[in-house]
Amino acid sequence: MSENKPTVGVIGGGAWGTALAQMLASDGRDVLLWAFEPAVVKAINTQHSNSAYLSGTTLDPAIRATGDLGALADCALLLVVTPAQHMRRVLKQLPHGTTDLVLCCKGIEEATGDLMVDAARAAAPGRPLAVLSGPTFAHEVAAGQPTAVTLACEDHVQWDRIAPQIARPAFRPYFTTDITGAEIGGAVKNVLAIACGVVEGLGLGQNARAALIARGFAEMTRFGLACGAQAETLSGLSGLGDLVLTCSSVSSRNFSLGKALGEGRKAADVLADRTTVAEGAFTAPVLQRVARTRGVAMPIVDTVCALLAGEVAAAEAVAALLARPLTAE
Ligand SMILES: NC(=O)C1=CN([C@@H]2O[C@H](COP(=O)(O)OP(=O)(O)OC[C@H]3O[C@@H](n4cnc5c(N)ncnc54)[C@H](O)[C@@H]3O)[C@@H](O)[C@H]2O)C=CC1
Ligand SMILES: O=C(CO)COP(=O)(O)O
Repeated sequence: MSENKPTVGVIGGGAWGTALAQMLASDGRDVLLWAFEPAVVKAINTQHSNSAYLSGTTLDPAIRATGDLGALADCALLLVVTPAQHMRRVLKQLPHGTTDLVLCCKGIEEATGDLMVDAARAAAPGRPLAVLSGPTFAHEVAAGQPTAVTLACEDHVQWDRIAPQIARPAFRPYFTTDITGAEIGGAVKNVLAIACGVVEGLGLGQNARAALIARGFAEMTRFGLACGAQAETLSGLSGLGDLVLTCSSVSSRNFSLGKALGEGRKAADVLADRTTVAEGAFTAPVLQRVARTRGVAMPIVDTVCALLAGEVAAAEAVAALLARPLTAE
């Protein structure tokens, strides 16, 4: 056990929670990771691996796993890394406390339309909340490759508490107080990554993908500003940065879902074959709902919703987008 550095807790043993645990343990500190599946807990504690969600990485022995959320009570900081749709229920089971929660999941809650920060505030009242988001493929972070993120905090006091525990030579957080902006970038880019995957699956080329990224960013910005986000955050790491990453690589589960749709598969079939989460599939319908309520036009998001619901074939969906009336940029 490390003598000087307080133990950090990670809630969620998927690819991202496991990669964050590995990154956190890289400075010799103890990390306690809560995982949903007992088999994942066992594999981490006995084999130092999580082949179910992050294969190919030998985990630092300073990472211990538990299936008991109560065991995290003494951790100095808690990173919340469940899928967005499970977060509220998991946090409700966390013992009461005043330790900071750093929300690392990317999505909007389907049932309520809440951002993660609003769901977390209701589920774990009294805990200070921060958001960590940015262009961060889990396998690269686990391998110690250089990564920069937005760490959105309530204020400088919270940043001074959290940033030193999270920053590492190859993991660099940037400060903002725009928690809403950090959340919206991460949630919306997942839906747009599905659209870019469709373009890839249909073989429509690089011009089309660049157009989708730019027009998608315009949708993200319109929606974000309507929700009170700051433009600087949306054009930063957690917005444009993550949008570019996930719209450019089949390493993205959202992009690869879209690619399969472009190749003619049905969303339900693709998702049924997976144990990993493609958050955009859950966020798309609720994002569409909230955008309509706020009067924000999001034609690419509307198209992704229609595709996910099986209402339209990929080629027709693209044709309909291209046939929209000409307008100012
Ligand atoms: N994988 C990545 O590169 C990154 C993921 N994220 C975000 O992190 C969040 C978690 O994603 P991943 O770690 O990639 O997950 P994953 O796709 O690797 O694994 C699925 C996770 O869902 C959990 N799960 C399944 N059923 C559950 C239930 N009923 N209750 C609680 N947990 C349950 C599993 O235990 C597992 O941790 C998502 O919001 C994702 O957008 C953010 C940045 C990078
Ligand atoms: O959020 C991510 C990278 O920043 C991971 O993207 P996917 O969930 O699409 O794999």
